[in-house]
Amino acid sequence: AKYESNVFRELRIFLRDVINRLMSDRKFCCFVKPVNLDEVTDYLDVVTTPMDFSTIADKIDDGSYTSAAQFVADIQIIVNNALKYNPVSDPLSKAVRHRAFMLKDTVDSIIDKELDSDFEKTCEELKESR
Ligand SMILES: COC(=O)N1C[C@@H]2C[C@@H]3O[C@]2(Cc2nccnc23)C1
Repeated sequence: AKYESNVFRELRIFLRDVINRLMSDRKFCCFVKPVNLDEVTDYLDVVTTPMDFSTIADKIDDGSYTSAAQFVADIQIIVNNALKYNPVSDPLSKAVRHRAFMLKDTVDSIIDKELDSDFEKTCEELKESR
């Protein structure tokens, strides 16, 4: 009821702050929008679930996330997609892979430092009661 909506509102505010910081970090520019399927014509042959920061931002606003763990899972999809599509070989791929590893560690660090574990536990418990 009122309590639940306050908790999930708090979660949305936290997640918007995190995704906004990621979107404004130039090193993560390749993750901001969906990979352009007109330009990268074989992308969906390799990647089954495209994901990007703008899609995550929409999901925050839609109320799709009832825990930070679900948000982190979508970040992990971005990371896994980048590692899968961009083989180690060529320099451009190497750069995308490096940024994917940076994204993973950056988000894990933010969550560890800034997300209260009791708050996340409350979100998980409320999610079950939905
Ligand atoms: C998260 O970003 C990526 O996985 N990629 C892979 C694509 C291949 C290469 O770089 C990307 C975008 C792109 N667009 C046009 C032509 N070639 C490219 C970024």
